[in-house]
Amino acid sequence: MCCRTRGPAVPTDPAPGPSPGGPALALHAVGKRYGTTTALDGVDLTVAAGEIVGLLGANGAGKTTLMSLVAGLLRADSGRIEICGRPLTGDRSHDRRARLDLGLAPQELGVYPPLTVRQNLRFFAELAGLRAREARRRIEETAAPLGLTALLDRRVSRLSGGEQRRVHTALALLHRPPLVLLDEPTAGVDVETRTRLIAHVRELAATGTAVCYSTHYLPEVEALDASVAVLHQGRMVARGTLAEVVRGHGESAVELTFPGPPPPLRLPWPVTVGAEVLRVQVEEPQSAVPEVLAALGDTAGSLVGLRVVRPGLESAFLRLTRERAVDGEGPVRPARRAVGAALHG
Ligand SMILES: Nc1ncnc2c1ncn2[C@@H]1O[C@H](COP(=O)(O)OP(=O)(O)OP(=O)(O)O)[C@@H](O)[C@H]1O
Repeated sequence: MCCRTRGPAVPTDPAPGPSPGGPALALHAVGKRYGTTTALDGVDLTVAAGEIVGLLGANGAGKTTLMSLVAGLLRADSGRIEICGRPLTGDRSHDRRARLDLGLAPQELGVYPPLTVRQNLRFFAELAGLRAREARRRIEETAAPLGLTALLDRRVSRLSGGEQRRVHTALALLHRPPLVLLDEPTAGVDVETRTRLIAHVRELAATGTAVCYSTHYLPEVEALDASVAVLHQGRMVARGTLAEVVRGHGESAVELTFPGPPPPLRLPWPVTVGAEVLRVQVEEPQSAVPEVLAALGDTAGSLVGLRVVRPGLESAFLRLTRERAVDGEGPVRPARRAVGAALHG
């Protein structure tokens, strides 16, 4: 089911209208440049009703740009964006209906500090076209799961940073849009707020809301039971369920940390060398540890850390982003300085 008709009463634009069963959000070959910087390059992404997509990417990967394009804050240079089957055209009045189907909580807080929490929520309810009685009900309903009920009559300027972020998120959810975009909603919040927010996002998805959730905290993807979309340098480099992405891109390794440049090592496995970290890519890392330590010889004394890395989202994410960072435009190849028994250093 896509796009329940539960948004505010607005003039309807029936053509082409929401497509039953279609995705809540669809991006087709979307491109965006800022001057000479390519922020997004041929990005495809669909988010189904009831699905949470964890949008991952390093700083500058293009996550905020993607959300800004969907929210109509920026215009794509190429490609097509559809919200509940309605394509964005760039025409304000045409796109108004599509935008009412989404709620955006951007990275930057968008709350009015001199107003109370209730006044902030009421103001946004009016913008969304909710009538007074409906707005009162929605304010109570939205405040409760985010732990804002006791704070409704407090000025936002007197709230903590985490509380303000909860208010900011509530503004995006107030009109119960079928598509919600949350850009790093847990940045800088405490554990309780994070847990509460994640639980609420899961509840929203369980009732059919499509959620695009960008984060740098990879464990949140699991906590959300989200599928995964990885952006790297403006390109979508992986998309699938968590299990699919880990299966396709996760790797196991033995990771050694030194106080400075790692010493040369002779090993039968591929080795990646960083400033202080040496990574041995091996399928059975646990059983490879003795051989790795033996290969260190006298230099073992300088070792400050050893970690067995199992295939998981973190290793998949690092592999996806690291490989392309080194290899640039070409096909995916591991960023290895030493392969097989080659000596490095
Ligand atoms: N207004 C702008 N003018 C010029 N370049 C920009 C602008 N906004 C973003 N960029 C560039 O576009 C690219 C994508 O930026 P974007 O903010 O979308 O990344 P992000 O994945 O959201 O990063 P972060 O995790 O740091 O929030 C980056 O190279 C960034 O420097």
